Amino acid sequence: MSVNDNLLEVKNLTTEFRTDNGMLTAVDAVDFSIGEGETVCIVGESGSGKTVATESITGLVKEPPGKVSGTVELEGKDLQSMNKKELRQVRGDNIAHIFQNPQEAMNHCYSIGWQITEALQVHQDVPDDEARKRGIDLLERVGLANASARFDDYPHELSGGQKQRAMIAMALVGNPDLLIADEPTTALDVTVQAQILKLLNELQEDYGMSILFVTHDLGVVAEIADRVVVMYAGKVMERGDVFDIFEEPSHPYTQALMECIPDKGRETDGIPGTLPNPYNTPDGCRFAPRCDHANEDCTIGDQPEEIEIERNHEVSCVYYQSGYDSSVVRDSELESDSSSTEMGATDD
Ligand SMILES: Nc1ncnc2c1ncn2[C@@H]1O[C@H](COP(=O)(O)OP(=O)(O)OP(=O)(O)O)[C@@H](O)[C@H]1O
Ligand code: NI
Repeated sequence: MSVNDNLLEVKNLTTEFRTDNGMLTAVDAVDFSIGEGETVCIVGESGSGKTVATESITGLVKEPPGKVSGTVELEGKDLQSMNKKELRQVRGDNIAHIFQNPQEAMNHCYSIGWQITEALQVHQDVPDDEARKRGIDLLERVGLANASARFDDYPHELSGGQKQRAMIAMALVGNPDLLIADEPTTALDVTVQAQILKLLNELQEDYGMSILFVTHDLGVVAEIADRVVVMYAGKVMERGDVFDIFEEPSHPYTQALMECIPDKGRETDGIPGTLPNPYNTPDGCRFAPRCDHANEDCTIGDQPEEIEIERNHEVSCVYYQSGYDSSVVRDSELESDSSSTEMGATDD
């Protein structure tokens, strides 16, 4: 595969923060790529570094206290070497963000219509009446009922789902090549969440854009992803095509996340244990302290190198290195099912 197949190529992305408590590495040598028209999901528990990773891509991390290194190439152009003005241009023309909380991302003092036309007129020299017409078209396109009547509404007059739709409209104004959506549906109820995911899928078909979607919910990943990057404590644990990830989750962390998908017919309290202290991450695999399969080799050295276990499917786990028996973790889904049932029984 040549580099040109990818719209975005992220290599060795590392983001550190200098804080009062010392240095914290939120994103640690992360690699991934996004093809044209493709949806890539970053999934992982809260605090894994998903937001920092996406914000590092477009220069949204404040430096200092942050420090971003590595390379991020958009159609072969290195974003890391761009100055603030050039990056702002990229954020306007090529990459758009939608955030988890539209409340924060929207300006409360202006009507949604004003904000959309403003964004439109930054990109293109269009007269006011034409901008208004296009703004209303966009709001209709994102499924805001009564778009022309709602155009002059202020953000507080809209429901959460309506605001999220208006945010998506604003993001689409510049016809971006890449839409970065950071947990855009987490604050919404399930029905509205499903509608927004469906809308993103449709918009992607119409506009041909790529999407980088952040979520902690593998259920959402199943709805929207072509490819998946599983992050834990700043590191990539596993990545691959969505089909392979769901058919054969190969890192114990991915398997544990699978167990947390609510509609598997069993209630779940999430993965037992907590993320490591980000100021003092463990040696070896970051997940080892919570992993049922961890042996001594899992707790020494660096995070294991990612190993390609099949085409485009990589796993960072000691058990896939030569000399180990990967079947211990590969075939563990059934085992862990029965052991967790047993644990549940003892807990009662
Ligand atoms: N400005 C900052 N200064 C210091 N540490 C930060 C800063 N921003 C994020 N972090 C830390 O970086 C780590 C990763 O945070 P991040 O917000 O990327 O997690 P996340 O995976 O997006 O979680 P969530 O699902 O809760 O949104 C956390 O330990 C967080 O406390
Ligand atoms: Ni986040």
